[in-house]
Amino acid sequence: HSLRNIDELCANIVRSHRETSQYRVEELHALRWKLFNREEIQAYQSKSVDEMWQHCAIRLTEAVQYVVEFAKHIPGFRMLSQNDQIALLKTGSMEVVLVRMSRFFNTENNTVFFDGKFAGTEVFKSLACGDLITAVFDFAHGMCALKLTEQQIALFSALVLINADRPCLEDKGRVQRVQRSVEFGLTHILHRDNQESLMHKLYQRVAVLRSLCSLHMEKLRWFSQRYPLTAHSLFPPLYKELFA
Ligand SMILES: CCS(=O)(=O)c1ccc(CC(=O)Nc2nc(-c3ccccc3)c(C(=O)c3ccccc3CC(C)C)s2)cc1
Repeated sequence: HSLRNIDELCANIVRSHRETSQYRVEELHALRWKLFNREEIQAYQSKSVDEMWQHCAIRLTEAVQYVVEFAKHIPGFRMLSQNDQIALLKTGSMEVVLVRMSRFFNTENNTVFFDGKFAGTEVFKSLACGDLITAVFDFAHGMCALKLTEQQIALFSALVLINADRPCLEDKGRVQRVQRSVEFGLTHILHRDNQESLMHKLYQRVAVLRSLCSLHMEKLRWFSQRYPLTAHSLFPPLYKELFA
């Protein structure tokens, strides 16, 4: 890998991250004290479990669509087989959404951006999965503590997505080559920022992401059994395709 290639790779991934990030950091930073008032919180809490799940699934699917766009512009991703691209997105897209959402987490009032304002955990009460919500908030806290730059988040997101250890890959070797080039990119960026120590902290975050996403899948299975009609006919097709 000549240095020029690595610089080009990083520039491509950072540009793709910026162009597919759905909201810009400064845009949401300006909103970070826009909180839901008592009536609005009451309205969310009086939604039924299936109504709130459907509401969130639609929002989450919107965020996932931007991650699909991001993936398509990662050098080498499009050279993978269709099946391998789907396999990587099936397991990685939620992880990238969580990494992205953590950027807008307000650690001062423990709120996350949701539906145009910032929401505390109480807004999600009617989802009836408090442990998942707590885990998402804890993960976001952990990510904020690392104070990653947008460039570091872009490369980290690409690395989360391009993972050769994902199950049922047709051409593991090919995915490994793309993964290695992205790893080079992230190491290069961290070296340039004089923050090599972040690398092992990022790999620890990946482990937390894995458990968080399996908790999400577990809750989704619980929800689909309890509300089969909503899960099968009212959830966005992409959500079902990727998570069900
Ligand atoms: C991701 C790109 S972005 O520009 O950063 C961005 C873009 C858009 C938004 C707005 C947004 O959709 N926020 C959502 N927040 C939560 C949420 C919910 C519970 C706690 C914490 C955050 C959503 C979820 O549906 C969610 C997310 C993670 C795990 C579980 C769930 C709920 C399950 C039942 C589907 S959607 C925020 C940020």
